[in-house]
Amino acid sequence: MISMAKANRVSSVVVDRTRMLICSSPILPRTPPPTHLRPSMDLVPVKSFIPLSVKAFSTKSQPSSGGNGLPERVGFLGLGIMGSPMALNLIKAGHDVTVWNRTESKCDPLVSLGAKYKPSPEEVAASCDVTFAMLADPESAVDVACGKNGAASGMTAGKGYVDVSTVDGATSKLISEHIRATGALFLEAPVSGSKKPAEDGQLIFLTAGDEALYERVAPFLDVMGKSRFYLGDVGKGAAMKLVVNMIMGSMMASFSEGILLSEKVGLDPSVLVEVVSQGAISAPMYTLKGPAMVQSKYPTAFPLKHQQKDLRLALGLAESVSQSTPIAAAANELYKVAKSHGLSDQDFSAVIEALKPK
Ligand SMILES: NC(=O)C1=CN([C@@H]2O[C@H](COP(=O)(O)OP(=O)(O)OC[C@H]3O[C@@H](n4cnc5c(N)ncnc54)[C@H](OP(=O)(O)O)[C@@H]3O)[C@@H](O)[C@H]2O)C=CC1
Ligand SMILES: O=CCCC(=O)O
Repeated sequence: MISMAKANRVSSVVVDRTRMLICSSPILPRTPPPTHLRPSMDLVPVKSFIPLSVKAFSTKSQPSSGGNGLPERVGFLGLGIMGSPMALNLIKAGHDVTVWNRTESKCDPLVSLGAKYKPSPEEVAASCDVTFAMLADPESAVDVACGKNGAASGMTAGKGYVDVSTVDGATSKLISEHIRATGALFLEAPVSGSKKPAEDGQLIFLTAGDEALYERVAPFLDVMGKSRFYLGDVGKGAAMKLVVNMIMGSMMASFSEGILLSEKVGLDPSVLVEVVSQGAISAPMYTLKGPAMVQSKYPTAFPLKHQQKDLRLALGLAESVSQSTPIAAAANELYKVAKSHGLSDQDFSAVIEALKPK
């Protein structure tokens, strides 16, 4: 149901597996696993492994049924800044969507537009063919997928789970293990792009995991996004997303320093924003957020707490392969200071406040 104009714009990149094998080195954590992955967590145990044959599932690129000749029923878990517009775009495209959110009231606008509601992730997964999840962080992603009444409890062979949250590879692998143990397929698909691209169906999906599920959910990804990358085994999508957001967090910290320095030496910071936007270091992020930052305004598109989470996870990824990342480490400290100033729920551009004298 994607428009032809949109269909022509959507691009898909499948990274060649052979090349991935040659270029990639395994990511082996050398630090203790984060607390949400330690055994004390109240997870539903992984069921005994059921070997899967991907041939049991459709590998067509534009499938329209869940294997029973009926249209795929789509579940959506997590209706925050990103999840709400993503689910809304699926509804607008005419898909059969069932939603759940921890704070139930956030489901109401979507239900009024035709979505169904179920009171737990388990019931959403049980009633849908494919379930998407857009959760805040690794802890919530694990809890919603693998905890009590979690999605894994409602999964069976033939279904699929697509986690579009930004998490680390270890978390994604844990969720994948729980989902695949039910016989269902798993795809991680974190997104690049913020609130506006989510509203406009212009996200970039960074996917990895079961390729058959990637092919099967492609029509849904194309409703919500403008391009999609298939990167290989579970963990590769998470890694790509963390590297991108590590760069973004450092860029924003550096931009903040520049704005404040320009002001202090008597320049007009608005002119700096304009100069930057015309030159080699121009970026949509600077053009979009710079004018508001100059006015000390930070309307939330990407919450600062999530940017700090991503820097923390990216630093863990770098640590796991002994890659030096001093700029990102310094930026992370700045976001931590901003959080301590109560700016967690502001846009991440509020990191500039951490550099102002208090
Ligand atoms: N905002 C952005 O620009 C982008 C964000 N992302 C990533 O997408 C994910 C979601 O981001 P965003 O929508 O901005 O975040 P929000 O903070 O707006 O939404 C977070 C969602 O997670 C739910 N949640 C949080 N904790 C729990 C929990 N313990 N159990 C169950 N549900 C929980 C929230 O439920 P409730 O409503 O009840 O609080 C809400 O639905 C994050 O991983 C983020 O890093 C990726 C790209 C862009
Ligand atoms: O994870 C958040 C990404 C925000 C963006 O890509 O603009």
